[in-house]
Amino acid sequence: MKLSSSHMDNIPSTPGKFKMDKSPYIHRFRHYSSLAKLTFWSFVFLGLIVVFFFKSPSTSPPNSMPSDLSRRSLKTSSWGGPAWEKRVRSSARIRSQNGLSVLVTGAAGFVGTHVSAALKRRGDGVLGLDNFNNYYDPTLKRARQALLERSGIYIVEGDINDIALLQKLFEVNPFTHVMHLAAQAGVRYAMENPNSYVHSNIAGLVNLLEVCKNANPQPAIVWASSSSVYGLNSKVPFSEKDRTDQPASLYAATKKAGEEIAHTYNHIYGLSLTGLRFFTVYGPWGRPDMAYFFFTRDILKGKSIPIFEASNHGTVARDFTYIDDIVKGCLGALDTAEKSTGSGGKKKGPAQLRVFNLGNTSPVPVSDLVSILEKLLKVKAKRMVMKLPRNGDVQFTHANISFAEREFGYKPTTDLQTGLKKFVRWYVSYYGSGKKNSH
Ligand SMILES: O=C(O)[C@H]1O[C@H](OP(=O)(O)OP(=O)(O)OC[C@H]2O[C@@H](n3ccc(=O)[nH]c3=O)[C@H](O)[C@@H]2O)[C@H](O)[C@@H](O)[C@H]1O
Repeated sequence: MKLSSSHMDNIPSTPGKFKMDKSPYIHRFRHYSSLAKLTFWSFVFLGLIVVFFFKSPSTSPPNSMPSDLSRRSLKTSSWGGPAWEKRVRSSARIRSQNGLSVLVTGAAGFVGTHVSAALKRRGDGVLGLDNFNNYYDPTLKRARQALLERSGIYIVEGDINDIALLQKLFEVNPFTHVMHLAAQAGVRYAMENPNSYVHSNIAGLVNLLEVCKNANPQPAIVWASSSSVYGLNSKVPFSEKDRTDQPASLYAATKKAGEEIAHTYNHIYGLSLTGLRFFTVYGPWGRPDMAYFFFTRDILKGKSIPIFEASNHGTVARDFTYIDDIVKGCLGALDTAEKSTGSGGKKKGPAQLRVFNLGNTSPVPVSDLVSILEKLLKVKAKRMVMKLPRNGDVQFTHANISFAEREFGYKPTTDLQTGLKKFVRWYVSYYGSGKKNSH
């Protein structure tokens, strides 16, 4: 609200009819009274904005774009200054020979936390970036942040749509790689809040690539695509060569759009880009919006769980992939990423452009997932079998991983039983096994 009084003075009281001032005194009086009115109404307006935003709940997912976006921008914390820059540099500093300096976006997310910790363990420099939004319980994100902080990883609180912040980060530290994991995840939530997918997965990606293309040196970028891009493809197992032009959800469509956007930035600017199609990743510190996670919570609480089945009692199955296998895939992709070829925003030669499936190659029906959880939790689930709703879910996923295996030796080693055991152990230690967990 920056309306200057001189601006106000130039507006005739009756639009289109400029009135002569009657006297200098009256003029000054009018000036002060309109200034006072303006100040008063500005305060009222600002007050209303403050009341509106601070009264909205902070733990449930945002329902509409305007409040979601404004909440995000209100939350943007301050950054900059010598102490902040020192912290950024120290976190991103490489501590091993031939190590990488990686900017990890979505570092307080599930995959982001595990990848950041693994990179740090082997001596790479890691700087995290996360907007800590409230799509799911932000206290879980804060707990992951605390975990990373203990190993010397700083997570800058900010949004990938904040171009000034991203530019500053590249000014302060010449990242060799970006591991881009920040996204609006979840297949079904896209029907509730479609714009959040466009905001993070399309606008945010373009913003990040704009900054990367101008950075000198340009980093190599590895980013999270999704198994959901296969959509209605029925040829199994899914190979990277299969068609991906029939997405079944807006989430899938935004990830597919990301793959096309990656092609453009590779083609025009010489950015090295690798997309990873993750297949239903699960494990400790996971996402509470995912089925395995809230099934565990609700089984322990004695609440019934909806289990989807396809028409004619058809099985719904997923190629559930354990987080440690995904981390190995991410590191393999980073280690084999070639340098970007552009500089000063201009391409100097052809650059690497890749897409890999990272799955488990062994689909499991959702009903079997529930049986495993029942055994591990020693509680019988209240199953509520229902028809797969028309909300973007596909019936079946199954990864062919031979390309990732050939390029960087990707080989998943954790079956669902073993992985869920580790998840349940973490879950119980984090939330307890009581029936009154609230998250
Ligand atoms: O691979 C991906 O790219 C995506 O994986 C994940 O999506 P999905 O595979 O759909 O996982 P998830 O929701 O856990 O549902 C698992 C199964 O439970 C079934 N399901 C689900 C809910 C329910 O109430 N009942 C049910 O049977 C459901 O029909 C499904 O068969 C990520 O969330 C997504 O962000 C993206 O990364």
